[in-house]
Parts: sequence; structure tokens; C-alpha cells
Amino acid sequence: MVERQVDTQPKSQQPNRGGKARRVIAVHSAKGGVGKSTLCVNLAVTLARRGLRVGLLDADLHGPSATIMLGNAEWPDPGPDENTILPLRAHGIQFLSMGNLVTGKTPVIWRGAMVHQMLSQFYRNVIWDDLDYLFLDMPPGTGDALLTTAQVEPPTGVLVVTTPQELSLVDTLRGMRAFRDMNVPILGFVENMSYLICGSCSHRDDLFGEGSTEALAEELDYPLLGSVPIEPEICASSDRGTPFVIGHPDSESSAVLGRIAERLIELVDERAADSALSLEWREMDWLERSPEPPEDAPKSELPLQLMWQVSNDELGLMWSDGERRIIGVRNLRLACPCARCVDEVTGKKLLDPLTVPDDITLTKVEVVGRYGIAPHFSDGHHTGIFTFPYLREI
Ligand SMILES: Nc1ncnc2c1ncn2[C@@H]1O[C@H](COP(=O)(O)OP(=O)(O)OP(=O)(O)O)[C@@H](O)[C@H]1O
Repeated sequence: MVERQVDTQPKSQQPNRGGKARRVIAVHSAKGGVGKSTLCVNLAVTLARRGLRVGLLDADLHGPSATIMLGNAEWPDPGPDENTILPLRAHGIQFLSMGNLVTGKTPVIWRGAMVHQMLSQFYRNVIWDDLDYLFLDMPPGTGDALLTTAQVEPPTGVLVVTTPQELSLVDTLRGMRAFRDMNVPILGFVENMSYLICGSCSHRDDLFGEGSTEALAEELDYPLLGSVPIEPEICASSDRGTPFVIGHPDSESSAVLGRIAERLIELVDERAADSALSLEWREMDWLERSPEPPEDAPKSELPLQLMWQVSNDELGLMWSDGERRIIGVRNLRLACPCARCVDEVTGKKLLDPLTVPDDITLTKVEVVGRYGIAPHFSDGHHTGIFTFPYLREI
């Protein structure tokens, strides 16, 4: 067994979202114009209407559309710390889009390095107000934005949007392969612009043929969450800045979107449950100590296989390669990588060690997505997300 005490210096800057999202859902298609943004907005608003705290980050820097679809073109306010920014609010969700940061209708030309830098800042510096779900409206293609997302804000899973045309399916496969190569799980498909319902006789017209996405989903063994019809009012609502599900809550298409939203959170919660390592801290006798992990503790499929409470002020970690570490809680607190504790630009430590009590403990440790943990410390601090690579590094 390898047992090490952790030192206190974070060695790299780590992502921070202020308040964190428990589940991050990327909505993607390699092909443009298939309705990613439309679905993202309507699914996010549908979940918010059911009482969930939902955020939407428009990761499409070249063609941001959330600003128009949500009808809020305000400039965002700065956040509490330098370089941070507060999300805007519209129709019950929090959101931010490049469309709120650039003026005029001219598209901005972003080179690869700029996309990485800008998107990383979006992911790190938006101070969300304690989200349950964060939707990422991904740009089309398989370029820099995907890689940056997988590195900086790894999604719990990806919802793949397609249309029934064959061309779209070929692109779909390309996009899925890119996410798979980056170890981001695919949640399933939604087929958009699937069919047309005649306004007068309610006849269903499968304009592009029937069942192609269903067949693909079956072949690849991913669920098809639903098929959304071509609905002129979906388009008109987006242009007006009022999401379709708000303007037409009782329509059949809103019901379809509602069922997709339900299935989506089931799937994403299942994914997150795979990583159900979260630990409630209990009060132990100060002499009590369990240096070995409990035999009956559930193990995850993640790089961090299990966490356990060693003592009142020590956390045990076991990695999938068998390495174990015991980290002092105070050392963990001092290594917090959040924007309040580390200057994100210079990497300089902002946390004064003298302000951290010697007898600090934890109240709980949550797993975030499939990539990190968020410890809740007894001094009330809980905004740091320790990614697995960072945890191993400190
Ligand atoms: N089910 C639908 N019925 C009718 N119109 C739709 C539907 N879904 C999307 N649209 C319309 O299709 C157009 C493209 O949709 P959207 O912008 O959501 O696609 P996208 O995949 O996000 O595009 P991009 O690749 O440019 O980001 C928009 O005008 C939108 O209103």
C-alpha cells in the first residue's frame, strides 16, 4: 500500500464554477443546423419548469443563438471575484452566451487557440448559482471546442441530435467517435425535424423516411430518447425569444419534449450514479482511525474507485490502479483550487493558511460528474472542484 501525506501547494490551475452543477449535459451534433440550440433551450426550460435549477452555456462561439432564443441580450454582471462573471437569467434558467458579450450581428472569427482560451474562461469563470443540471450547447463539428470541453468541463454525458437524413447520420457517427475518443459517455439520441403533422388533417408525413435514427440507435446500442416534429411554431418561438415550451405548454410537441427531458435526466442520473462515491462525514472519536477502506464499500468504475473516512480529519482515496492515499483534511483545504483560493490568472495562492483552523473537518464529499470531487469543509467552504488528475497530483 502506498500511503502519502499531501503537501499544500496546488500545482496547476483547476476549473472552478463557483456554485457547481451536479450534472453536465453536452448537446451535440457534428452537423450544423439540426436544432441543437433549439432542443437545448427547450429541454433546459422544461426541466426548470419542473423545479430544477438549470443552467445553459452556449459553447458555440462562432454562432451563438441562446441570446436570441431566450430573448435576453443584456450584458452579464461581473462576479464577486476578479475575472468572474455572473450568468444571466431568462425563462427560469441561468445562461450565458457569447451573444451577450459581443455587439452587432457580424460573426466573430475565432482561431483555434482563441476558442480554447475563451471557452476555458467560460467554463472556469461563470459563477453559476448552485445548479442541478448544466446544458452545454456545443458548436457543430469535431474541432477545438470539443477537446476544450472534455478537458475543462467534462460532461456527464452527451445528447446527440440528429435528423433523419442519411448525411446527418454519417456526421453523427463522426461526432460520437470524437466524444468516445475523449472518454465522454454518450447518453443517447434525439431525432429532430423528424416528421411533419398536417395542420388541417393531422396526417403524419415522414418527409425524410422513417426509422433511420432508430435503426442507428439500435445498432449502436444507445437509446433514442424521442423524435421531435418539424413545427413552424418552434422556429417562430425561437425567433421571438420565447422558448416553444413556454408559449405552447399544452401542445403535443411540448409533451414530446417533456418526455425527452424526463428520459434525459434518468439517463444522466444513472450515469452519475455510476460514480456514487459521495461520502457523508460522521463524527468519529478523535482516537478512532480506519487506515484500511471498509470491505463492503461500493466501488465505482471511475479512476477514483472509492473514498472513505479514515478519521475525523483524514480522507482515504483508493484509485483504480490500486494506489491508496490518506489526505489530511487541512491539507486538502489548503490545496483548494477554486477562484477564491487561487488566482486563476497568475496561479498565486490567495488563501491565507492562518485562516484555516487546525481542527478543520469535512461535512461531506460529493462526486462531480465523472471527473472530480467537491469536498464540503467544516469552515463552510465548498466551491473547490478537485479533478481526479489534480487529486493525484497534489
Ligand atoms: N423541430 C423544429 N421545427 C421547426 N424548426 C426547427 C426545429 N428545430 C429547429 N428548428 C429551426 O431550425 C433552425 C436551426 O436550429 P438551431 O439553431 O437550433 O440548430 P443548431 O444545430 O443549433 O445550429 P448551429 O449548427 O448553427 O448551431 C432554426 O431556425 C430553428 O428555429
